[in-house]
Amino acid sequence: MKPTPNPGTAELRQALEPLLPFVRRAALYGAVASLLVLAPSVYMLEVYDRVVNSRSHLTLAMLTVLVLAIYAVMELLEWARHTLMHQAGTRFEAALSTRLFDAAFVANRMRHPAGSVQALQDLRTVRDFFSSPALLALPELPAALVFLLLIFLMSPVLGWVALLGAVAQTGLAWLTERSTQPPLSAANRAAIEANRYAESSMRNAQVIEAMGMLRNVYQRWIERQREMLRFQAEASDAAGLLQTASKWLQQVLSSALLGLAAWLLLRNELHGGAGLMIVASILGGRVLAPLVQIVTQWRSVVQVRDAWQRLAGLLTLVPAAPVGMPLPAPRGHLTVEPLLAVAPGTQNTVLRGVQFALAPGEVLAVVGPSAAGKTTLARVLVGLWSSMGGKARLDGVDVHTWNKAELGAHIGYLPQDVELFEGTIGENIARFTEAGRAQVEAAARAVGLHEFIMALPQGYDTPIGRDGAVLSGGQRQRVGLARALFGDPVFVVLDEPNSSLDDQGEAALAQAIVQAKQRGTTFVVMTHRVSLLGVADKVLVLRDGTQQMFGPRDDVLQALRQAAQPQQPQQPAASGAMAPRPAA
Ligand SMILES: Nc1ncnc2c1ncn2[C@@H]1O[C@H](COP(=O)(O)OP(=O)(O)OP(=O)(O)O)[C@@H](O)[C@H]1O
Repeated sequence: MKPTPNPGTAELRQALEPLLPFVRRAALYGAVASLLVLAPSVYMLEVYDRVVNSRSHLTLAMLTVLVLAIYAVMELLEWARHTLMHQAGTRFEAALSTRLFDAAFVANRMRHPAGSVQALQDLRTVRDFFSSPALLALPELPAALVFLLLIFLMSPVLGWVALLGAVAQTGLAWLTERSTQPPLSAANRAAIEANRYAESSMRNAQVIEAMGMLRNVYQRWIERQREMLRFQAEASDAAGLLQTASKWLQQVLSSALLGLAAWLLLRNELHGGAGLMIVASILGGRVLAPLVQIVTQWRSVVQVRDAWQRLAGLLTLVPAAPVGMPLPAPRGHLTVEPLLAVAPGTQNTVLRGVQFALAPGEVLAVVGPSAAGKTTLARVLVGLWSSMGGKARLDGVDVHTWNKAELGAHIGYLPQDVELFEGTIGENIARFTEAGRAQVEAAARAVGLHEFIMALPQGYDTPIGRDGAVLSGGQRQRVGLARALFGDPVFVVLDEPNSSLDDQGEAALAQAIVQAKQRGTTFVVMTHRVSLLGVADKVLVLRDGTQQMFGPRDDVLQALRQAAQPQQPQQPAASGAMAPRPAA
């Protein structure tokens, strides 16, 4: 019984199905083109036979025109099958690129190694394989069998020798697979690892430069690189030897068939004359040609197989989200059922039993010492992390499973580490939508950023480079805030939104929250600092991933003060958490 393919493999195969007509046509053209390679041999025989015997110029001219026409057809078929396979590859890429792009993002969020640009690279590897010489050689195999049959018809002795050569060549292909696949796969893995390390080091270039860590980082990278080179050398030594043997065998077979045919001719056992000797030799070479091609290109076969497996693994890890009915826009009613949040890819329970509800327009401040689970809660609330138990629901719908393309416009999120993207300030605030300038300005004004932007020579069209490189930390945070508030979302989660803000920035933020709250926006604000408590309706206290208190702001602050007082002599300034002072 055939084993059931994993869901990822099944999905990849499904994407191949519509391409089968292309592949079938290309295979047909390939098979016909490879049969037509007989044309020069037939031409040669005919010239020897008819032209030389008849001394007819007309026959020579006719045969020459015919063979030239066949050459033209052969080239056309070659071109057509190459184009068809190229189109198939491009369609395969187009069919999967969005799905894989999304899956790579999700895997990255899960901190899974498959969550990298490697997925897109792997997709390109599979795409290019469609029109690679290794795959294009496959349709030539049936023609090789026809050639073998023709050799048998000329003489069984020649046929057996050619068959022996084909078996030996297949053995070489098998040996190539056995001896080069393990080191080539290991080299691919090492290359991916080395690239990933180099990429992450480049992202931290400033730290590396400032603390003179470049030599050490280079050393680590070169170790991975050397490992890759070692495996590559191992594979290439084995492959080189086998490729040489393969080509040698092809030549030997051609000459052996010629010599053998001559010997048979001398014994009057080859009917058809001297011309057939040469034809047998040419056909012998053609029998082995596709196999030689496959052996020579084995490296690309291993590469595509590895890429295919990685893609299947990624698609299995991140199943396609079911396309549900579009949901009505949320109004901002948040309910959090007792959460049990586990860090992706680990058994580490980060949140236990956190449970609360907020009505539209309410502002919740989440406070607690470092590592209490505030950022984790923020991630669960915006649907980035799933929860093993309990759900965060917006208007009753699980945020994690809600289609983000649909929900995203109604949600604002400012992560702790603000990441901006390559583009202009305006584009970053507008979340790269085609929004009008008025909407972008409104968001910038809300966080007090408009004047600063207008003072820049290119205003909203100022390119901010990768990661917002031309902005200060506080400015970056404000752009991130404007992006979170852009489009008047109904639910906004801000993780330490004031960590880089000065007093003026904090005041602008507090005002922005009050204004949005009046429009009915629900806020959850993770904070270490007391300044934002003034705009909070409710406070949630987290510690070690559990909910210590939740309720109206003044009640919680009062309770915190009372809880802190008797312990003050033994435990001053508890673990870096905010001081439980009432806010303005
Ligand atoms: N991706 C992750 N994998 C494993 N554990 C994680 C991950 N992210 C966070 N944690 C763990 O979860 C716990 C809570 O972390 P979290 O970032 O939510 O705390 P926090 O309250 O936001 O802290 P801080 O105020 O310092 O930002 C920590 O013990 C941390 O080690």
